[in-house]
Amino acid sequence: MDQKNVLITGCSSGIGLALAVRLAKDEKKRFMVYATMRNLSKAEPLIEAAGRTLGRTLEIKQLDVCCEESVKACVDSLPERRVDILISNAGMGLIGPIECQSLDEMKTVMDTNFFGLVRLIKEILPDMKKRKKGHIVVISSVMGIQGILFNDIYAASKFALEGFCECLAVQALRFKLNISLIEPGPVITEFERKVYEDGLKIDLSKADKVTADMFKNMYLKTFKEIFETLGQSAEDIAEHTFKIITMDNPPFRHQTNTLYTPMTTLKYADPTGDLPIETFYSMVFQHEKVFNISLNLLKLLRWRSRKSFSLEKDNN
Ligand SMILES: NC(=O)C1=CN([C@@H]2O[C@H](COP(=O)(O)OP(=O)(O)OC[C@H]3O[C@@H](n4cnc5c(N)ncnc54)[C@H](OP(=O)(O)O)[C@@H]3O)[C@@H](O)[C@H]2O)C=CC1
Ligand SMILES: CC1=C(/C=C/C(C)=C/C=C/C(C)=C/C=O)C(C)(C)CCC1
Repeated sequence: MDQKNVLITGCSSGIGLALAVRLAKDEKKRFMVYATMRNLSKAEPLIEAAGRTLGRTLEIKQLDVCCEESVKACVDSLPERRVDILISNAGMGLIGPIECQSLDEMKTVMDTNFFGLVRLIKEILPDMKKRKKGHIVVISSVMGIQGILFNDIYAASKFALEGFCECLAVQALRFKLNISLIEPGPVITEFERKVYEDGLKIDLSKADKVTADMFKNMYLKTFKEIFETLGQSAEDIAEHTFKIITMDNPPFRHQTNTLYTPMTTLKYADPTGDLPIETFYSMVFQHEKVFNISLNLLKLLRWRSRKSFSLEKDNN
């Protein structure tokens, strides 16, 4: 059986790193993984996690999704420029009131999260079309479906990805190519730490008192709780993605977190769009206590299921 060339972006940490290792360690050695990152001096954690797969089923390469030349040079360096599976994972978050963000900051998010994918696809799609073979997998987010307070620009960048892929998917079908959007909810990675720490440092003096208070005392406080209660691990997302790329007929969209689905289902349940907005509003501002009780209950349930899982493991 032919090995598939997989190109993954953003492998210095988090989901990209976990996925590169998961695929490189595939028992059946079905994948040759090209794990890329913009800054090769950050390769140590990947080298360590890759272990004996390094130089066998995993190679590390430089690729900055914000630089067209870097994308081209990386693809040119692959045997026959062949990418069977592209996993567009590199991305960054941004939270806070838009009054406190510069346009430059916002453009960097769009350039990384959205134009990063566009640069990759422009380089790889023509070859995939010629071969009539290939799978493009995009790490999107639940925020590609449903916006969340104070994530305005980040959600816009993920919505952009989703619109772009929805258009391409029809054309792709004509060439027998697959496109899949992976939509995780909160995942405990560097992303969470960076976004939270940057959030704490925001100069809120440009926002009015109500907005500043909402961000600092409601959003930032709940943010940590949300990750503790709903957060998945990078390895969980890698496993979901592994399943999608090994399917005969992979779906166009895949949400990884069943605890989060009630929030995204609201979007599809009401064509006027009012239902999710009103639900978010009442959760945050009218039923704060019920919301906090629900979060604590979820935390307890997660703690209990983890405890019984580790007891099971101890007994085996
Ligand atoms: N964590 C979460 O809650 C969720 C994350 N996601 C998405 O998952 C993806 C991975 O994020 P996650 O693993 O969580 O976070 P991490 O911060 O751990 O990983 C992000 C990766 O993207 C890389 N990156 C950023 N900019 C560029 C660039 N210009 N070129 C190449 N690589 C770049 C980072 O490299 P460097 O180390 O150099 O900065 C890093 O390797 C993102 O697209 C994110 O939007 C989706 C849903 C939830
Ligand atoms: C659910 C929920 C909230 C926050 C959700 C968060 C913080 C989700 C983060 C998702 C991420 C990080 C996705 C990455 O792509 C609020 C607004 C606090 C209150 C209302 C309910």
